[in-house]
Amino acid sequence: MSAFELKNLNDCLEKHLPPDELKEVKRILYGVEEDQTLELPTSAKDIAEQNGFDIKGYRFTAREEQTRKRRIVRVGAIQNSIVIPTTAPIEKQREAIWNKVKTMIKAAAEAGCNIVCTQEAWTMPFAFCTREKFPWCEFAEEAENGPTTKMLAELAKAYNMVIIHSILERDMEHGETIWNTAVVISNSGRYLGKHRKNHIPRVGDFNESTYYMEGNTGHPVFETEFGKLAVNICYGRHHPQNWMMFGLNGAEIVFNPSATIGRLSEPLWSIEARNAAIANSYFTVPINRVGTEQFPNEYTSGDGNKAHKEFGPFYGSSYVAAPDGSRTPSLSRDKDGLLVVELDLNLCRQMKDFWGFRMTQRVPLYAESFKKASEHDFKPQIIKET
Ligand SMILES: NC(=O)NCCC(=O)O
Repeated sequence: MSAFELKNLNDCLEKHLPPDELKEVKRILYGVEEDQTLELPTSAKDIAEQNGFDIKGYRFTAREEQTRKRRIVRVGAIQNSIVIPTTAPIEKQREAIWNKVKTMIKAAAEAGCNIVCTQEAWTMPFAFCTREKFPWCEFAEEAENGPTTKMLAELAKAYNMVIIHSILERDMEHGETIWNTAVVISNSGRYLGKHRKNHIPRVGDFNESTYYMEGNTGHPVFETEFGKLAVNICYGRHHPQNWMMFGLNGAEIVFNPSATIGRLSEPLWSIEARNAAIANSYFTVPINRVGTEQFPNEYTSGDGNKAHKEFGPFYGSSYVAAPDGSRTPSLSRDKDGLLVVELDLNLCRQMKDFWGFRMTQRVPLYAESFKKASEHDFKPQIIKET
């Protein structure tokens, strides 16, 4: 472990690089020619300062069209640590996180956000590493009628904001089983629907398969006043076909609420959601929690590491990527933060027209290939010297 731990790459670049070099580095790193800073209202910045979280604003532009008005929306991504020890009563832990995130949602409203998304399983510690069922399964709640959706629905209506939040879902219609689920609340305050995590990890301390199965909701796209939205939950970001299906269903912004740690996935983090934005001509919003979480009992994960009680550090670094391949700087690796990004949804179709990736995607070819590859007697298409 290096002695120096970088907190925020963009801050480091801005601190050490002369202006001309910084502009060129940002052009190559973020794919932007001009400064993409979005000035935010003082009221939003004051809330952030008073409550000790970062707030950063950026904007993407698109060309002016003759036959379509711009479709400008503001997106808020929230990354945060848990608040009180994991040994506290469940409802106290959840309430403490609620209070922190409600303040961040208020700042997002002050900053003019039309849509806000949380990180994965935002109401609880990421306790799936422990493989303990109790008390952690008690964090599960109904998607539509649970206390968190009800609480957020009031905020969604008050702020005229679509809120997407990722929780542990208790499925009352199917034997009270548990799912990893993203819930979408309309800006009218009504429950719009949910999406269950399609791909469940079996890597490192991510022992989530102990708690829930692969999702059964397909690839829903939620048509809202602020665009067609979808949610690719964490580990699904490693599966290009998962991103692709949201695109085939017409998504314009795909949120990626996540929880992941540095030494496992950080080299991949800046690549996967950005590539998905390019390949599918839509915006992506990868969001990761921050902090290191301590659990009451030692645990192991069969990966050779010694028994330990902590999980983390989760490296935050939330950002937004655009269909033209550009992206925003990341939020910090260790601090609570609200990322506010203004974007023009028209850029999605402009990139489909420019690059033609949707036109040249050849879905029938891959539908046939996938069908063959999924047969029990599949023979890989290998040609070798005889
Ligand atoms: N929450 C989750 O799926 N994490 C898996 C690890 C990773 O994909 O980075």
